[in-house]
Order: sequence, then C-alpha cells, then structure tokens
Amino acid sequence: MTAPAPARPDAAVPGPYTTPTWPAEFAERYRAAGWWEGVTFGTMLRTRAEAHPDRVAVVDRAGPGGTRRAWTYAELDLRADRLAAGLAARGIGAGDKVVVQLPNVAEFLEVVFALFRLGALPVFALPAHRESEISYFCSFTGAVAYVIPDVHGGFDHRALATTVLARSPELRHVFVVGEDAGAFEALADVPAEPADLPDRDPSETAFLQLSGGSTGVPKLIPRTHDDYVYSLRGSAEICALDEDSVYLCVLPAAHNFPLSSPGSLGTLYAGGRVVMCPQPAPDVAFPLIQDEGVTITGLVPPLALAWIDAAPGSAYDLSALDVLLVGGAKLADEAARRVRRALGCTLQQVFGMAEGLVCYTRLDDDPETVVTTQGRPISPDDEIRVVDDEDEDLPVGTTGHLLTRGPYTIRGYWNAPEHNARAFTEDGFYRTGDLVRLTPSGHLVVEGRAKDQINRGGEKIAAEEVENHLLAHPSVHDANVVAEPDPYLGERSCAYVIRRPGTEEVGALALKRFVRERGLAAYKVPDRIVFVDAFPTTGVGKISKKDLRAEGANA
Ligand SMILES: O=C(O)c1cccc(O)c1O
Repeated sequence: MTAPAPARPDAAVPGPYTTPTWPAEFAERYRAAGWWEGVTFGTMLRTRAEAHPDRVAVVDRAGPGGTRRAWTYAELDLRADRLAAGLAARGIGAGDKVVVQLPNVAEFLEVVFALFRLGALPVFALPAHRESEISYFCSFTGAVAYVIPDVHGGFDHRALATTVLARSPELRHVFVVGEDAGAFEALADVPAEPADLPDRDPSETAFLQLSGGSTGVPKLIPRTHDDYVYSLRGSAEICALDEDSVYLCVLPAAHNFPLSSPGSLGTLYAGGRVVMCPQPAPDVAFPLIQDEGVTITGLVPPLALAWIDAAPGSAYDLSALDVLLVGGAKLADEAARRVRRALGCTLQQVFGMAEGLVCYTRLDDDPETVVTTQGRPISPDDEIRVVDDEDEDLPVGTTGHLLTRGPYTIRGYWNAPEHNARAFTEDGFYRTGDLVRLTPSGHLVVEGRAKDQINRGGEKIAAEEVENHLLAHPSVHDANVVAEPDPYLGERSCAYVIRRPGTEEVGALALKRFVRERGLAAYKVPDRIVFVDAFPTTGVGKISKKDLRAEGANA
C-alpha cells in the first residue's frame, strides 16, 4: 500500500480541497527513469526555435480569403512571446484559467504556447460546445478569459460569448480570432513587446483537458508539463516522427488525440510541421495531403471509413502519407484491413484517454496484431491491471475492467473530491471504465465499456449529462440515455423517456429542440427518443440500461 497522494493546491475554487497528484516516491522514480525531463512547453518550443528557426512549424488555410499561411518555428516562438506579453498587460498571469475554443487554425498553437509561458492554464473546449458547456467551464474554473473564432461552421461564437459573459462573473476578456471581433477584442490586437518571463515549474499543471466522462457535468483533467511532454516524446518515438514529418491535424485541435497522439504538440516536439485541416471531409483533407506532403494523420473510425471510400476514386496524390492513426472508438477489423490498399499507408491503432494512458500498435507489429488489437502502452512504467468487479486481478486473456497508473496518468480530476474517490483506487490507479483483455504479447484489446457513456464515432457522451437536460423538461418524468448500434458511427444515442402524467404531451422533436436550446452541444442531442411507460429493471429493482440497450439493438 502506498501513502495517499499529496495534494496540489488549486486556488480558483473555494474550499479546502486540493487535487491529488503523484506521491513523491513516484515522482522521484519517474524523474530517475528519465521519463520526466523537467522540460516545460515554453522551453520545448524555444529550444526548437533556436535549433531550426527557419523550419516551418505550422501551416493553415486561414489567411485572408482562405489563403495559405506558414509560420516558422522562430515566428511561432516570437508570436507566443508577444501574445504572452499582451495578455500579461491585460492582467492575465500565472494560475489564471482561459477557456480556449478555437477551430484548427495556426492561432490555436500561438494561444496555447503564450498561455503556457505565462503559467496561465488553457481550458480546452471543443468548437461544438455551446452555452451549457462553456458557461460551466467558465464558472467552475473561474476563467478570466475566453478565446473564440468569430464565426465557425456557420455558428456565431461572438453571440455565444455575449451570453456566456453575462453568466460568468469572473470572465473579463473575450478574444476573437478572425476578421470581425464585433464587440470584443481581436486577438490580433493583443500582442506587445515581449518581456522576459521566468520559466514555469515543469511539475505544475499546464492546462485542463476535458474528460470524455460519464458524469452529470464534464470533469477537468490537470496535466503537467512533465507528464504531458513525456507522452509527446513517447508518442513521437513510437510514431517515428522526425523533422521531416508533416502532421495533418484533422480532428478538433484541442482534443487529446490530435493534440498529443502524437498530434500537433508531438510533431512540434519532433521538430516537424503541423498542417491545420479546417474540415475532415476528403475533399478538404486530400488536397492538403497532396499540396503539403502530409506524412501522418489521425482519425476516428467513421472518418477513416469515409477516407477509405473516397481515396480510390480520388484525383489527389496521397502517396506522401505514411501512417494513419485511428482511435477514439473501436475500428472494425474489416475497415482496418482496407487501410493499406485504399490509402497506401500503414495503419496504427491508438487507444488513449485524456486522463493519461495511451496505447499504440507499433509500426513493426505484425499485420494481424495491428488489425486486431489496440496496441500497448507508451511507457514501460505504465501499470496495467485487468480486474473483476471486486478489483481482483484476472488472468491474461480474460476480459475485465482496465485500471492504470503511470508517469502520465493523472491521480485525480481537478477539484472533484467525490468523483475522485470513485474514479481512482486508494493506491492511485485510474478506473478507466473500459473493458479490455490482454494478449500474451501484452497488447490490449478493447472489448467494451462499463462506464455510462455513449461513444458516438469517437465523440464521448456522458449519459447522465444528457439525462439531466431531459429531466429539466416539465413533461418528462424520467429519462435514460443509452447507446444503440449505428452502421456509420458505431454507436448513436437513444433516450428512453417516461412522460409526466397530467402534463402537456411532448414529442420527440420538441424534446430534442428543448435540449438544444438549453445550450447543449449538438452531438449530445439524442439521435432518437423513444417514449415508454416504464423502464426494464434488474432483479434488485434498479433500472437496467443493459435491457434498454438490447431493446435498441433489436429495434
Ligand atoms: O480520448 C480518446 O478517445 C483518445 C483516443 C486516441 C488518443 C488519445 O490520446 C485519446 O485521448
């Protein structure tokens, strides 16, 4: 038994609770083993900029009229310094939280490195998040600033910011990337003469990442420079990145997968080039692969399927592409087998989580392993346990709950004492909620999930969060949200709803609209709503989500 994890003070939220972090003996071990190098994100970028100032770090198509922009390492480095200075002049500094909700544009990297250098913490929102999620992030973290695009995907983020600002007493600044900042300040107007900033402590929290989650409100994940930079280094090695690598960032840039597996940050770690892809559709991504010589990218399974279908008939030259990472949800064997023939590249499966643990198939694994497993962990110090419902270890080959602990897996969610007591064992293993089995070679096979979540083509939906929104409707007596099979997404969401007797009878469309108007991200709105008189129950009278899921599967 190890001593309880020491606490890390988290100033923004009232109350005595401090988020658990690695106990001293683990931290010492990870440093002694060389996993934690004591390098901050600020230093990581600076040393690359000094080593190869003129190499291109990031490319996008977000210049005037959709034109190409390319920033060298020296330029990105200087931009981060100048933006940090401008943010500091506006009173933003160490420990402050800043909600970052940007699409795939070069400024995403400028903003996060500026915040890293200040010691201010990005809170990574996704472009799909709406008022419900953003207001929650702002109030829960006490965020002082919010960074948005002007308009993205036809949605006006300035209008959203106006609403959020009115509801978030601590929010003081909204910065807008794009041509029309409206009532707010353009991010382009913020940069100032750089001042010398002290380097940050590599063991401190650098940012708050979002959990896929299964709870009523999203959980925030505190990642340190030390632990995350290690995961970047490990990922870059496993994916064979070097200075000639060109990574296409297709999924939303702030998501843990395109951020770190190996993602944009892993690519910068290796001195390569990040190409920001504004949309994942083949007709947008394929020309970028051709014109920018993209060598590696990462997709969720539904997108991989769309690319596999589109590639054979495509006029674009995809021959530069060496590696396609697929993760976020389970990839069907059939699809996995088609990757090489359709796209002419090597498949690498990745099974990861924003809480830490990331597993990859290796580039030299035999083809059958690559098709049928989700890989093995990055680190020799990643501890994996597969246990039964009583936390007893199971023999290799038996499916059970995945627990994990290691040099880049958190010991607790940010400011979530009750949840942490359930989500971690006493000795610091994270209960992933995934059901896996280990092969004799040490590869993981994901067999399912015990947590109450829907994995909608890689987008994770916490059932409880959606149920709470449904329950807010006056005509809803009770609601249960479960996954049902979808041929394209793998899973979609279905809400089983019991109407409240004596109230106005609400229909499925009206209920979907109600949830959307409460400001929930569109991907969380139930795909299907079924009205029922009662829910199936288990032997002890608990609602049986298993039976509800079976209903959906047979519908
Ligand atoms: O969260 C995920 O699903 C995920 C998938 C692949 C790689 C990652 O790092 C992830 O966080």
